Amino acid sequence: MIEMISIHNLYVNFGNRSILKNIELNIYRGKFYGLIGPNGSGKTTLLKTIAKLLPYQQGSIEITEKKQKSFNQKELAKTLSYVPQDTNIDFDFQVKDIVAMGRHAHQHYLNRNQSNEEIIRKAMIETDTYRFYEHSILNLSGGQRQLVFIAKALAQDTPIILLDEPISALDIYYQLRILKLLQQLSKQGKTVVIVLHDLNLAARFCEKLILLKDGAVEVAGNCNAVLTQKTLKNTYQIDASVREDEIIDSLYITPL
Ligand SMILES: Nc1ncnc2c1ncn2[C@@H]1O[C@H](COP(=O)(O)OP(=O)(O)OP(=O)(O)O)[C@@H](O)[C@H]1O
Repeated sequence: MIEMISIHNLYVNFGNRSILKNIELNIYRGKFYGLIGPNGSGKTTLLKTIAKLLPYQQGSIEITEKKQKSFNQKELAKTLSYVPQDTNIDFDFQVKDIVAMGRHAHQHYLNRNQSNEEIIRKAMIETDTYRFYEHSILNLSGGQRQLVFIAKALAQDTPIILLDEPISALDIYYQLRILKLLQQLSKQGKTVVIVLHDLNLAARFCEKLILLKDGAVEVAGNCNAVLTQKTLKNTYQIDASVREDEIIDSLYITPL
């Protein structure tokens, strides 16, 4: 198994408060990881720290077995893409230009060549955003904007894709479509880490789960090791029934 992200003894502080504490994680190639945990448990902070959008005070992060701190912006943009939780944007960009920004690190002297255009088109078709090609991003709905930012990440064509609640504004059709697409990409060798609040979708699509509580990893591993009555009680403070759903061949959680 190839290690794509390796995190050791990681601490992230805001002021004198530790937001992430002693994180130890190994993330492997071609797997689909769900990052779950209650509000404020540190999911966004962890994803942003991996993506070098936040500094860390202690520990180490290696990406593709190289020190994360040694990556320059362009190298990092060729290695990982990041879909932010907040896709609000104040500038009047056309949708095609937002998606094309995903190709920035791959381009020489900003020439747009044939294969770039083809990759952009493919990412837009896969996310059903090609119909908005020349629309202003300002005129799209929240869910449509999320699809555009997913398209941008796909166009970036990186071995690692990090997504922070990318389906929170999507209807059920697009939630399933995007999760199936990401699952398929992971089967083709991409490493995907997605923050999700919907535990049933996480159980159904992710191969591995990482459950955070108070800035630390409570448990990580296969879905049936992570999603137990006990861990749900410990982290989310809910009583729940956890059972196999034979129709979707997955764990199914019903909060009680
Ligand atoms: N810029 C900041 N300055 C100080 N504290 C912050 C900052 N950003 C986040 N925090 C704190 O860090 C903790 C973790 O926040 P984070 O956004 O990583 O959680 P999360 O698990 O993604 O939450 P949610 O599910 O609500 O999106 C929270 O307690 C939050 O208040």
